[in-house]
Amino acid sequence: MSTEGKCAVCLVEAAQQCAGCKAVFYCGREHQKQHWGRHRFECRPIKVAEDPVQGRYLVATKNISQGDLIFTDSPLLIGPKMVSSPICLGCHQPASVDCPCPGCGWPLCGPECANAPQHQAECKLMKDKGFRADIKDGSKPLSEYACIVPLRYSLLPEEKIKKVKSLQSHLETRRVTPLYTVLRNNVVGFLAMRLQVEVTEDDILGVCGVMDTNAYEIRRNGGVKLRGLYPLASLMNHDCVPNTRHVFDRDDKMLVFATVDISKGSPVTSTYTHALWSTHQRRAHLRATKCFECRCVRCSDPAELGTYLGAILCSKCAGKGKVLSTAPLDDAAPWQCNNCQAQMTAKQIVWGNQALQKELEQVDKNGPQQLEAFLERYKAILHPTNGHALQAKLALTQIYGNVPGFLLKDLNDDQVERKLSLTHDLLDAVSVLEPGSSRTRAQLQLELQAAMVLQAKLDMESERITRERAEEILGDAVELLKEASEVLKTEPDMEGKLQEKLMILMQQLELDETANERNADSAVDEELALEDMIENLQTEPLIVKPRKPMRRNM
Ligand SMILES: C[S@@+](CC[C@H](N)C(=O)[O-])C[C@H]1O[C@@H](n2cnc3c(N)ncnc32)[C@H](O)[C@@H]1O
Repeated sequence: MSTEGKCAVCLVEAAQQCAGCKAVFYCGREHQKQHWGRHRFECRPIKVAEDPVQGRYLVATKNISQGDLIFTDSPLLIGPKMVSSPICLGCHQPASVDCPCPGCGWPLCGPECANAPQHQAECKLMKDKGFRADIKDGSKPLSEYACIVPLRYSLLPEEKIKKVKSLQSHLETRRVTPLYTVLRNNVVGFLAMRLQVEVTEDDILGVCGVMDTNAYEIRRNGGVKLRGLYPLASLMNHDCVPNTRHVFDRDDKMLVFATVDISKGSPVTSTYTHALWSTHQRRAHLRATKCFECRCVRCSDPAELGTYLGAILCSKCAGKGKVLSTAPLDDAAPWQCNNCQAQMTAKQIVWGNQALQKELEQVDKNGPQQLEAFLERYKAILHPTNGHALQAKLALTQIYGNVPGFLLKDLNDDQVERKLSLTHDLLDAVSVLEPGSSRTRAQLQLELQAAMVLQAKLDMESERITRERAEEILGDAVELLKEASEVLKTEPDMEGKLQEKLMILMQQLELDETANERNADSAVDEELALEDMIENLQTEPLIVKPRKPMRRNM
């Protein structure tokens, strides 16, 4: 972060910074005092700090409470992923190859997007150079899109180019990889030779490196995935137990919220990897994609904070012990049973993990059968909270109650019980690994409340529980729904539906109570009120689509 700028009041060169956010400069105390009336509303509770190993990172300048909006950030650069299905360069919605831009030939969503402001400069440049994209097959992802973000970078004003260049790229490490050889041949060749853009090879590979190191994936309705570069959010370092979550609004502005209380002086972190991957998988992924060795508290602990996410059951002592790494930060260290001390080599573990991950990726996730078979097949090997088992369980919680043939109304007693136990297993681990108001936890709470309500309904119908007990369970379900709504209400795809549902439920709960007080004999009214609540708690279209919790893309 720069140590000099212009005074926010009189615009002369100034070196005195706001101590709170370090983002605003003053020529002296007088102007700082004068500006505070306005600045206090925008002064962020974070500043940029620096560490010899981790580089720059964001740190809290005051205590931040769970749920607080920490900062918002607008994209410096945004565009399609390197390999993308046809996407409209005007509005970033899905595009059709049958609707090429009249100027440059790239697919649009409709003719009006040919004039979209975002597309003007790039379209004119390609047209002026006589280039016309010729995309005929939109049925599969296209690598042609890899040139769009570097092209947009080359068209940025100087001040923004400087900002992009100030971000980390790991270019020297990336330069020798096969991907960057392809980029050198294709993207550099296209921009420098074909479009004659005045940028060097290092500029182009540099921006690719900056995107690969810092860009966030933005998922839009309709399956579109974009990459966005956010200058402040880029400075959030990684932790395998992050303390923030983020959402994007409809204008692609990023909003970063605290998922737990963050005390003054603590780093403000996000995750660049998958919470349900074990330490070896996460560290290998971070090394390959982000060029660093993670040494966070979770990675350093063989038991992964008591979740045993990497644990396998010992075959030498009939599953009595858990086999764990003897030194998780050393990939070559042996693994050892915590009961009989039998050892396995790191190679055996890595090979097993890779085979299991591959198998899990190939399992059909449209129904529960293959996932259940996977869990059954490996139940003597995988600890119940092993990451592979949890990934299969997560997929199952999304299937039971949500997919045709397994909608809530179709589930039998055993399937409801299964959904409940799977969700509890997941919530136990996720509450440690993505604690507080994380999106994954809120999604699981939503699944849990649906299963609780359904079970209460089935139990009441078959007289296994009393009405009073059913009411208690519904009350607990409403609490879960309230907690999940607080988190998910900020998700653009929820469009306030959860809040609406919650309001109706709260009204019903109150009505139900008043009805009880008014006329304890009126069993029919009471029955109806309870039925209505069950109905409302079970509305299916509210279910949030599962999102792969990958923070940054490649
Ligand atoms: C998005 S940038 C974060 C800002 C970066 N530290 C900087 O100075 O620009 C990601 C890079 O920061 C570094 N980094 C992030 N989290 C780290 C961590 N937990 N340990 C070590 N390095 C980390 C790595 O070099 C990584 O590729």
